[in-house]
Amino acid sequence: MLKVQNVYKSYSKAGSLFRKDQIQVLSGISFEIEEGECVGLIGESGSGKSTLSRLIMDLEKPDKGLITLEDESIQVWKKKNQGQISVVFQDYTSSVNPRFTVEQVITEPMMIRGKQEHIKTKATQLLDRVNLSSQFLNRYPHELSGGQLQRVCIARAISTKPRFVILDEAISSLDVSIQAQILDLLKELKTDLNLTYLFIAHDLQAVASLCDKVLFLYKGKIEERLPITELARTENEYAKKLLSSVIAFEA
Ligand SMILES: Nc1ncnc2c1ncn2[C@@H]1O[C@H](COP(=O)(O)OP(=O)(O)OP(=O)(O)O)[C@@H](O)[C@H]1O
Repeated sequence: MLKVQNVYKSYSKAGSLFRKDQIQVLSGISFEIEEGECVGLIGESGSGKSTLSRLIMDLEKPDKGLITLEDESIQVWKKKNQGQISVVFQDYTSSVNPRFTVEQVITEPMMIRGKQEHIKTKATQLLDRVNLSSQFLNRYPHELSGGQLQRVCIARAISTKPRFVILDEAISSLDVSIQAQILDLLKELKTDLNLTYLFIAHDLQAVASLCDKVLFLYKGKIEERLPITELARTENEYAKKLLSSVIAFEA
């Protein structure tokens, strides 16, 4: 479904106009995600995970390389398949308008697309999908817990009936017990709505519980790719560190 082919991206260092002062963030990234798959992307802080998600969302352009969905450029695909790609970010607080009610937050993408009929019913159904009652419709973001607000963000992300969803550290800011609940919700939605996920994280356990495959991003390259069942044989140093901390924690 998604093909990322030989993608490069660099940024200028703050305040510099010189080419030599560029930071090379992605250096020839290639991978594919099949329809219905969940692929985990793991990498240390600053390794370029969010940059890659912005390129896939077409919020920024790669310097070189190609990103396609169903063999069409991401721009063309997005035009033809409006609303069918969406993203859930880590920072649920700043990703919603604090002056909007929950109903407004959830229905904003539908309103933008001019789908205004039965909007309250649709909002109630979406809340129900993420296991929140209709009592939340008139509440404001600051009246919700982190887990509740992230559920609202997930409801908004699925409001346009997407087929491909990027989860960009979507559970990273939540308490561990809440993370498990949100992971269960994401699994349920993936099955019920036939979703394809790119799950960006630095929590190997979460990736192992949700994903079919994992990619390790290191110094701008995909250093290793493994089916989740073969995670234990990773050669990636960062992954080994993460694995040993999980094993130490469980022992
Ligand atoms: N707009 C920008 N201008 C300049 N540098 C940028 C820009 N966006 C990202 N960078 C730099 O690119 C590198 C990768 O950033 P990115 O946010 O993609 O990493 P990340 O792997 O998502 O990190 P984290 O896990 O901490 O969110 C960092 O060094 C960052 O400072």
